[in-house]
Amino acid sequence: MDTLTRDRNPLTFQGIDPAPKSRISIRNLEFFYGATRALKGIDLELPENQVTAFIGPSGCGKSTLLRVLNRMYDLYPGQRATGEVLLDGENILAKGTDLNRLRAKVGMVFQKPTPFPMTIHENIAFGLRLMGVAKTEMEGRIEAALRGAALWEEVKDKLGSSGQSLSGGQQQRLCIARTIAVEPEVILLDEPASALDPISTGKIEETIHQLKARFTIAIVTHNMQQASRVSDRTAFMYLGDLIEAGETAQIFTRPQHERTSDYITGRFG
Ligand SMILES: Nc1ncnc2c1ncn2[C@@H]1O[C@H](COP(=O)(O)OP(=O)(O)OP(=O)(O)O)[C@@H](O)[C@H]1O
Repeated sequence: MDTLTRDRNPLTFQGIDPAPKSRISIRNLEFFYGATRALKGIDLELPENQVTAFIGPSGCGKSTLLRVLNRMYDLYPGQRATGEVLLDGENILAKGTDLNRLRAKVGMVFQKPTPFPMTIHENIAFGLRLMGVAKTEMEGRIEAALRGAALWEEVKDKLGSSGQSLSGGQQQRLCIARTIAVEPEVILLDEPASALDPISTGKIEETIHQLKARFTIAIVTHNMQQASRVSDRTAFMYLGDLIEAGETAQIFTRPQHERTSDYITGRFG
């Protein structure tokens, strides 16, 4: 925001920070696996430089919602989405969306670490080369990505080793490094720590905390403590409906709906 616009904003003038800008706006989103409707009229804003957690019982549609945000579902016949998902004002569900460009803007990290069967160095250089990053910039970009994922100190002396020789937690941070190396706008994390021990989980959570200064993040998690630790906003889903979304502290301490309260207090799910 330029100074002029900022100064004219009445909230800023009163010393109150205006609501953060939405990076992604989801409007009346429906999703179908064949004839089965898995998402029902979802409306949700993902503010930029914030972490939004998707929570809810198994099968409620968390991963489906995440997979819509970079159109991962397009790889599977019979799956389709209707409604609007606006990224920088552009509806990514529209026919003719350049999927390579979309997935460069919206990176994804999966539950199971998936390093390429290549060296640590190559795992990151691969995407940078595809993007046309100049050779002279390559080493700096690789180091920055590994530092961003809090992995540099552990691997700087063995960049030529296989990515698959790392521990599970290190492999997951390598996947995060690979994702941030290409400078997306949004990062999608699908239960990124569910297969990891508590120390590795702590490192991933710390990494997420650092990354939100540069990226907008959406995370699916089954772990309520994790959602409350890492996220700014939480969206609670149930049977394909978005029941409520709001500031994480509010959702966890003063949920509006009984079902949300029952879920976060462990009465079901
Ligand atoms: N490939 C598929 N084909 C048909 N139905 C599917 C498919 N994948 C998911 N579903 C259905 O869509 C609904 C939402 O599934 P989804 O995986 O998004 O839920 P989730 O909240 O992420 O669950 P979990 O926490 O168990 O991972 C479920 O009813 C599920 O059975």
